[in-house]
This record gives sequence, structure tokens and C-alpha cells, in this order.
Amino acid sequence: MFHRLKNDFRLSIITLLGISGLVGITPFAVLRFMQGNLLAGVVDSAILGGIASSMAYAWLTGDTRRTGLAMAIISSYGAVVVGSIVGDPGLFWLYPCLVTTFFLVGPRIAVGINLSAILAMMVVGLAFSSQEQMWSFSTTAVVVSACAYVFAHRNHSQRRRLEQLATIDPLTGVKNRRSMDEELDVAAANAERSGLPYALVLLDIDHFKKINDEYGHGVGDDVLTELVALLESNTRRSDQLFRYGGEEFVLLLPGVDGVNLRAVMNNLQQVLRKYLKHPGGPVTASFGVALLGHGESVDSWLARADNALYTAKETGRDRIVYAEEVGQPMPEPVPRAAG
Ligand SMILES: Nc1nc2c(ncn2[C@@H]2O[C@H](COP(=O)(O)OP(=O)(O)OP(=O)(O)O)[C@@H](O)[C@H]2O)c(=O)[nH]1
Repeated sequence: MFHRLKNDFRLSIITLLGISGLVGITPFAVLRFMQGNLLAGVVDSAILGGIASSMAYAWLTGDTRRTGLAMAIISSYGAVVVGSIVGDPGLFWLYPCLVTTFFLVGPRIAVGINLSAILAMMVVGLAFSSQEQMWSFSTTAVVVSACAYVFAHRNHSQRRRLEQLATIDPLTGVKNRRSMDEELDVAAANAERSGLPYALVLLDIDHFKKINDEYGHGVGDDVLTELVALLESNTRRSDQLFRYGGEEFVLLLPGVDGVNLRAVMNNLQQVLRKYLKHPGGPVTASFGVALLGHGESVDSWLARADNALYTAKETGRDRIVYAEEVGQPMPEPVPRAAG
């Protein structure tokens, strides 16, 4: 349970706000019934029920996106109904809701929910004892929403930037090794479920150190970016390229095996031979290729591709070596899905 709370930010917010809502609203629901205000008591109880069932749904299904939206709507419009029934004291409930919507949904949706709730409160008009009170409330509620929006928007873009810094290689713009680990896990799980074949290619530029030493690091960097451009423009959109480290890259190719895989690999090798150049001439690369076996771990898959690459380097470079050809028995292939 603590593990889920620690790793799922939205679930932890839903739980925190849900528990705060239940603890904060329950005494008022009891009070309304004791005061004989049945309608307000029933509305408070309905809000409590909505919050509790949303929280349970989020925990059971993990669908925190829909739950966040449901909780934002229930709490904001619930506050409007309560304000309209009990008047002044109910107005204050909208303020925490205006802020918490930004924790539950994206900034734009939160602004939409907030403005429509403020407008609804004004149109119904029952919560206010005077025009002045209505306009004071509406103006301060809009100011609170605007400030919360600016803060949430900044937070959102900073999080996106951090995600980018953590997952993208700054020189070439392709995903880094950290993203690769995640994507390979996803691919292995998908292969078991759907029966789709997956090929993994480890690619390493030949004699790259010499290029750096003779022409400088700037030229080496240009070769790396040119390699990425060539690979990206000669593979499918569903293929994924990662920088494994230094001058080594990983290509993840879903849906290809057998003759098709060999055709793809031969084409890539030809393209690099023809177009990848440094000031002294062409640049070549060596390739180690491994198809994911049935039930095989990602580590074993990578290790087989790495062994194949090692063989390609040892046997002269500028070569494509398939793992099953270098004395590594290919694990049983992933069974194809029926149909
Ligand atoms: N320009 C540049 N060089 C890099 C970068 N990352 C790693 N390198 C260099 O890549 C070179 C890799 O050299 P080696 O591992 O000896 O490999 P190699 O010279 O390609 O030899 P083989 O792989 O055996 O053909 C080293 O000189 C690193 O400094 C980078 O981002 N930019």
C-alpha cells in the first residue's frame, strides 16, 4: 500500500484529499441533520459517498485519471449545491475546491471546472445575501483560480522538462538508456501477451575513437547525430532508437523476424555504408541482432545481442551478426497469437 502511494503521485493526492474531505465534511453532515436541515444533510452525505467511492475505485482499478476528474466535479459542484442550500457558511467550501481541482486534473480542465462552478453559484444566486457579497465572492474566487492556474501550469511544464532531461540524450535527441530499460520491459510483456516478434539490434560505430582523435570531438559528435538521422529516416515510426552509451545504440524493432528482419538489417547497413561519412571517408558500423525468445528476460535478450555484436567486431567489423548464428541457441520463439 505504501509502495503504491509512494510511486503514484495522483493516487496519493486522491487519497490525501479524499481522507481530508471525509474528515472535514462528516461533522458538518451530522450538524445539518441535527439542525433539521435534511436537504443539506443529504447533499453532504451524497458528496461523502461520491468521494469514498471515487477513492475506492482509484485503489481498485488504478484509473486515477477518471477518478481525479470525478472527484474534482463532485467536490466543486457539491460546494455550489451546499452553498445554495445553507447560504454564507457554505460559500467558504468552494475555496479549497478551487485549489484542489488543480491537483486532481490538468490545469485547463481545472480552470474550466472552477469558472463554471463560480458562474453556477452566481446564476443560482441563493448563496448570497447581497449583490456586493456576490461580486466580492466571485472576484476573489477567480483570483484564487488564476493564481492556482499559473502555479499549476509552471509546475506542469517544469515536470515535463525534468522528464525530458531524465529520458532524452541531449546530443542526439533520442531516448537514453534509462528509457530503454523501461521500453524493453514493455516490449517483453507485450510479446508474451500478443505474440508479436521483437528484434533488438545493438549497433556500434567502427573505429570511432580514431575519428575523434584525428578530427576532434566536434566531428565525432556530428557523426553521431548524422547516424541517428539516417537510422530514424530509414526505420518505421513504431521502431525505437536509444543511445546505449558512447557510440553504441539500440534499435528495438517490433513485428519483424526471419527474412523481413534480414532485409531491414541489410538495408540499414547499405544506407550507413553509403551516406555516413567523416572528413576522411565513409564510417561503418557493426550490428548484433537478437530476437526475443519465449519467456526470455530482457537481460538475457540484451546479452545475446551484445555477444553477437562482439562477434561482429572480432570478425572484422562492418558486419551484421545474428545471435542464433554465433553458437547461442535461440530460445523458443514467442508463440504467435491466434488469428
Ligand atoms: N565525439 C564524441 N565521442 C564520444 C562520445 N561518447 C563517447 N565517445 C568516444 O567514443 C570512443 C569509443 O571508442 P572505443 O570504445 O575504443 O571504440 P571504437 O574506437 O569505435 O572501436 P571499435 O568499437 O572496436 O570499432 C571513445 O573515444 C569515446 O571518447 C560523444 O558523445 N561524442
